Amino acid sequence: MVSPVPSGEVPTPGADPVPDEATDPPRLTWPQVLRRFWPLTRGRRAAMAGALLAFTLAVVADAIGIELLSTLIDGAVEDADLSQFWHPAAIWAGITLCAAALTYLGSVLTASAAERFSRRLRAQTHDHLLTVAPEELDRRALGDVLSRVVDDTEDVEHLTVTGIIDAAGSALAVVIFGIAAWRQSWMLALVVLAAAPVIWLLNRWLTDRTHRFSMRTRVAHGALTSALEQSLTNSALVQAYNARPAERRRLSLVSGRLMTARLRQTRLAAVQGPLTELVETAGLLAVIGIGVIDIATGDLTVGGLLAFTAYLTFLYPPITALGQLGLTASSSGTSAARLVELLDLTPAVRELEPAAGADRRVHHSPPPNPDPTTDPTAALRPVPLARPDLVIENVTVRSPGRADRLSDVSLRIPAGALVMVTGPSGAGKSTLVELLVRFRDPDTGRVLLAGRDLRDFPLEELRDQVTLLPQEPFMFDETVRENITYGVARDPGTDAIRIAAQDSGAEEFLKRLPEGLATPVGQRGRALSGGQRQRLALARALLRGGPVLVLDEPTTGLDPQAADDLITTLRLLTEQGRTVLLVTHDRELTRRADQVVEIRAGRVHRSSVSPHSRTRPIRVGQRLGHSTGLVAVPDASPEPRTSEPRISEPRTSEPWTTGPRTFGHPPDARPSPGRRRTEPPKATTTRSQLIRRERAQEQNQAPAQPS
Ligand SMILES: Nc1ncnc2c1ncn2[C@@H]1O[C@H](COP(=O)(O)OP(=O)(O)OP(=O)(O)O)[C@@H](O)[C@H]1O
Repeated sequence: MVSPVPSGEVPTPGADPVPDEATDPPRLTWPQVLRRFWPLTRGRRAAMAGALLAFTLAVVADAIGIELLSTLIDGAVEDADLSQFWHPAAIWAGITLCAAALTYLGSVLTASAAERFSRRLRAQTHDHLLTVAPEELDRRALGDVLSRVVDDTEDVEHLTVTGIIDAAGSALAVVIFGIAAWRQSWMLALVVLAAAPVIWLLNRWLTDRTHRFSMRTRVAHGALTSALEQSLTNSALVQAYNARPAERRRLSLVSGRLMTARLRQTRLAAVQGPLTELVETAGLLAVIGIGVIDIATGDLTVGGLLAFTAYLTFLYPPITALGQLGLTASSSGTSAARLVELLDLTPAVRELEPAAGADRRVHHSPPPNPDPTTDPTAALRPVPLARPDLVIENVTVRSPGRADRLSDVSLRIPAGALVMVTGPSGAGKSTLVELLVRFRDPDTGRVLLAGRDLRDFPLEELRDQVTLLPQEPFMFDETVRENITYGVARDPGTDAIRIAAQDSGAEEFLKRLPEGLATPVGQRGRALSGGQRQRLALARALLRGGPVLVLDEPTTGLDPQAADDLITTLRLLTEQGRTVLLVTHDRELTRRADQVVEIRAGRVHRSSVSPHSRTRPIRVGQRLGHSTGLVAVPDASPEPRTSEPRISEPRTSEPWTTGPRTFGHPPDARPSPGRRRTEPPKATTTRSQLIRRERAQEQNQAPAQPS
């Protein structure tokens, strides 16, 4: 739904910028919040108990101090005797010091427990969101999601950690000061305590009214963040299409709603203070009035009355705090509901629970074990896929209320093949790609990698085996190096980065960057051109490696020569036994594929195997990659002597240092413990060999045999 826009104005996209509050989930009660979030206090409960104990002891110390006030007034002051002053005064000072120290300790322990809780909750929420299907997150306003993760987590903390300590501490304070006041004069204590329910009820009444506004505030806050995020991230479009006035209006609208909700909330809070004060003052005046009568009858001393009024000033704040807990519970209950909604989003795919004691790592014809005595990294290497062939069997992907995104698609992609998928926009190519990395599972049918259903792979293992180059070249606001090496488990070293940059066509522009690899790429890589971003993303995918590469329109933004070079690189990867699936709209490129699959309206329209396809059954052990067991398909003949550098040689030394050429992880890279990576073997074919062979094939001749 697009907001109605007066004619002649540029419409702003998206739904009503301030979602209807009715769409927000119903508020959770405090017990519901505790049931859900209390487990996150694990490891912090001792600190919470310590804080409560410290606050309680501080209250006891304060009560003793007030007793001493009474002693001082009735002794030293009434008798005008300084000798009666020093002793109680010294004790009072000492006790006050202890109370201050205990209050400090309690505050520090509370803050420590609260901050750790918030951090844990934020981490859990963030982690969970990263298991949700990307398209599910895309459906939500990012600003609203951010507001939930940042602000609502704080509110939940207020209820789960600070709220518990405050509630228990205030209740104990009321009991302790109440008993102390009772000991002074039970009649006065009754007068004081009579005001307590009035204060409590007053706050309860205000709670319900405040809840409505706290909910609106939350919703409006999320909408404001979303509006800001959308207009700023699309700033180029906003400026180019003269949409600033429309964006200004949109922001003004959401800002206005936030302002209104906040003002109403503040007005209620502002009423609460004076009303409570009024009740407190009435109680105080009653105490003084009755106290004067008691003093006249000799039932109470002046010191006793003073002590009593002091108790009063200590007693009402915790009573007020108890009343206000309702307000906290109200607004935090709304936040908790918003957070729970995110936490309850179902992950895109579910991992099967491994059977007890089962080893779910991939075991497909494991390669000869590297000798750990001669190869120190052997123990850290993954068990790789020996034959990364893909089989898609009768796969259907449904889309509620719309036509199936894929219908009964079946394909077989042999290991070591370069398969290109083409088809018109919206045909289902990217959906097919999503299945291969399990961004979603098919509704019917299955996908097999190396003969095994993808659902049987641990997700992390699967995504180590299948590297995806998404259609959009995602960039982090970091340096070029950090972007290229993102997702690579260990520092690949400059040589490997250089080679990946060469193969993706990024080297030339990287050389020209003022700070080389240390150049920041800006928000979403905006400091680079679209083509440069695409090349960088490609370099990242090549560097990450893995037995299967899935590239969704990798040649977008590449010039024809760069696109051609990329295919040459991909062919070299298939020479190593990798399986490459490439989605493209470029018909020219498909001439170099082993197999071309055309998808139309979610169905395989045509699938043709190139007559020159070199994909052939691969015998395991025919030529295993030395380190990982990845199958490399060798040339039938010995390598030619050629003037072009072998693919294992560096091409340049600037701005990179020299080093051997490998794909994936270079031999000099140090593995980081605890992470498995697939390490591909070295390439065995030169570019010129490959190009010569392809040309020969195109001319329908036998490949030129190197001399
Ligand atoms: N998140 C989504 N929710 C619902 N339907 C979707 C979603 N994403 C894509 N679709 C629909 O699924 C169908 C296939 O989309 P897909 O992105 O796979 O097409 P494609 O062939 O990759 O297109 P293009 O070449 O334009 O990238 C389309 O009809 C599209 O509208």
